[in-house]
Amino acid sequence: MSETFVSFGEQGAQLTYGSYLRLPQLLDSQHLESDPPAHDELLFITIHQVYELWFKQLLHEVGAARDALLAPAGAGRERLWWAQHLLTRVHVIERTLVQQVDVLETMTPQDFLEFRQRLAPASGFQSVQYRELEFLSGAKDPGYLERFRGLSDDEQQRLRRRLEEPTLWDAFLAALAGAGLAVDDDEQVARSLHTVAHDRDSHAALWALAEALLQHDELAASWRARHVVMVERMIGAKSGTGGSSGSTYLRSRLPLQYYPLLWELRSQL
Ligand code: HEM
Ligand SMILES: N[C@@H](CC(=O)c1ccccc1NC=O)C(=O)O
Repeated sequence: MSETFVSFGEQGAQLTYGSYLRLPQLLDSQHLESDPPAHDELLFITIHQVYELWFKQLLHEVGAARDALLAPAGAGRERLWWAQHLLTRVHVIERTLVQQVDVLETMTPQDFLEFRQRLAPASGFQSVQYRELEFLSGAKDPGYLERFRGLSDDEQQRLRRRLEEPTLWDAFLAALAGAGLAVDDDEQVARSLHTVAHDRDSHAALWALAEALLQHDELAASWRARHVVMVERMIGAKSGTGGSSGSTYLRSRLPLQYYPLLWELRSQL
């Protein structure tokens, strides 16, 4: 190779690809429980770690969209645009999360059973970031704090803070109020949504945001539906390592709606 590599600025001497991305730590974080090692356990760990990285990114984006909508009026239009822009990114990531189930489904139930018994009582039920995302989106449920076992103090604190802070829905209501629309109770919100839906020229940004919230809700529902079908494919009607009834519990979560008023609006149009 005749190409020469020149350093770009001062950092060039210090930073490398591997040190910037903390690859030594990242690539040394896959520790199998099975012994002798089950071939598919590396895939199982990798998939979950990738999910948690994306959950982190989603919390970053949804939190920023919420903050933009809560920002004081005056920054106005640009703030709505930024929130909308971030939610569009959230949707793309969420579609990726649904599609990633395909990769894990290349594992057969027999191969999963080679290491499954080693996992109990661990379970996706204990994913703090997943629950943070539900709470931040609008589906706060303090019951989960009690049902979680083995959370660290830091994890408990994170969830408690999420229960206290405004949700993406609260921020959307603030944006409606900022446009002079009434949001004091559900009935007023429903009427305000109706107004927005029937005058999209005057409320273009708010209508686009309402649709972006609905899309976020729908994609979360897609993930739950995809997950439970994968679970039935892997373990049938067995109970879960986390102590739940398994697919029966997961099916009970399918009707969850982050934004029921946006769904009800459809019946009123
Ligand atoms: C072989 C693949 C998988 C199986 C068999 C499986 C099974 C289950 C079961 C049975 C539950 C209910 C709780 C319990 O354990 O009792 C559960 C919950 C959960 N799983 Fe999985 N899972 C799989 C893969 C994944 C993946 C890749 C993720 C991604 C992070 C994930 C995230 C979750 C979450 C967030 C919950 C809690 C859902 C809720 O409470 O609404 N699971 N899983
Ligand atoms: N709950 C699953 C095991 C499982 O999938 C799991 C185990 C540990 C950490 C994350 C998991 N993923 C989703 O629940 C089961 O009952 O087979």
